[in-house]
Amino acid sequence: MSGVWPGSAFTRRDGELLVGGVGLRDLAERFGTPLHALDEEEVRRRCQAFRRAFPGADVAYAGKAFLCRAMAGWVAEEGLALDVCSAGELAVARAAGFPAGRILLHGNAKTPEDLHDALEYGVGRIVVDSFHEICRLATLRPASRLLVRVTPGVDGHTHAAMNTGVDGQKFGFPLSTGAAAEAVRRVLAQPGLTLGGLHCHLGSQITGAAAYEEAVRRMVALLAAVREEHGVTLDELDLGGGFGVAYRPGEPELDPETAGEAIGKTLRAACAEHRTPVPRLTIEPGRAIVARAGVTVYRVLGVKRGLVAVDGGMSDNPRPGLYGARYTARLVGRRTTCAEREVTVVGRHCEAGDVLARDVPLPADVRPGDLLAVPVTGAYHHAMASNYNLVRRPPVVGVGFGRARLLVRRETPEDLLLRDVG
Ligand SMILES: Cc1ncc(COP(=O)(O)O)c(C=O)c1O
Ligand SMILES: N[C@@H](CCCC[NH3+])C(=O)O
Repeated sequence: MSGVWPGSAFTRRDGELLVGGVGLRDLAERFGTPLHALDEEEVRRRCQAFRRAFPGADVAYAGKAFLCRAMAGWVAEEGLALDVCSAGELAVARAAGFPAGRILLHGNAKTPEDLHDALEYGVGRIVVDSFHEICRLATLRPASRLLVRVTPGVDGHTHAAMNTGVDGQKFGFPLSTGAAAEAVRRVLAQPGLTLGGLHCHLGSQITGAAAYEEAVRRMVALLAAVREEHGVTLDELDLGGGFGVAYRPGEPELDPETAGEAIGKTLRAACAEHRTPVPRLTIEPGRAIVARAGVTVYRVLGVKRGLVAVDGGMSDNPRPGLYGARYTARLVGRRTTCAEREVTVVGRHCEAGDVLARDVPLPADVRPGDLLAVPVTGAYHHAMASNYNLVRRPPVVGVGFGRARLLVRRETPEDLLLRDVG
């Protein structure tokens, strides 16, 4: 199996693709299509890989990639912390009994509800993102440790919509203007606030370690400057998430081992250079934990002019439209000896841009009723799904150890009407 499918994926002689020991055709019959299958063992393996690659670090799963109670439970059992960025994500974490002290709250524009719920639950850390927020927190006097989110001015060389380490975008206090140092000053000046450390997040889908190394050098210089100016040694450096994954065979990705080694080495060298103690690292991988654990199964509804139309689309995967993301797809559930030809897999929505996978080789006899599987759909798919065209969001089915378990059920027409109260 190529590197884009879960490690457990296995094709049977009859063409059936098993994930987590469960056949995707069986899943489609049981739960309908489209559906997201989520391989529990793959999630756990990735959690373990990050913990191994970053020894001594706090690995916080970024729940924005995908969150439901079961996922929160797996992550907690694997010893990870959890990054949430809304009262909604926090509510799911709470419902799963995720330990409050291991939760970090993020957000450039936290609502009063976000802050209220986070303080009520007693989250361990809050990442502050603006001077106004520092003032607001000073009146709330949270027991949580604060991390100041710094914009280090480092280019993650990723899509502009997710390149958050550079100046001129909405997140963080820029290092270059002195705003980051000023934020540290203001937090330290408030007797009701506890500054725990510094945070930065370079962006998402970053495929090289160099940007992280540069960020480490800049962040350590700031830690040293804080020590010099205030006599305060901050003991936590949070480098955020962003570790990129391959969506199609052969694409580059940043594996945890490479990232861990490069970051650890640079951190030790930078701290030695600045004669400052090595802080505890925190990282916040989202995509790299859950992306490859997800496979989406669609049913083919029509074939014409090299286009294969399926029963999902931009409502379950907005990423091609938002970022020009490219995917692969394969026929599952039956065997064919037919030669392949390149087709484009399109969705069912009322837009010409509703394309799921461009120029993918599929057997020439693909026909209505067939099942297609699209890999690497565990992150930012269900999490970003919409009800466009009042299409109902697909279920998430947990697979693993030869069993399937419904984690999030498919929406019903009643669900759609529940909020229609006028
Ligand atoms: C603050 C923060 N941490 C972590 C993440 C997770 O990023 P990724 O899923 O790319 O690892 C994000 C999203 O980009 C983020 O904004
Ligand atoms: N949602 C995005 C990336 C942003 C990550 C969250 N800060 C994606 O699908 O790739």
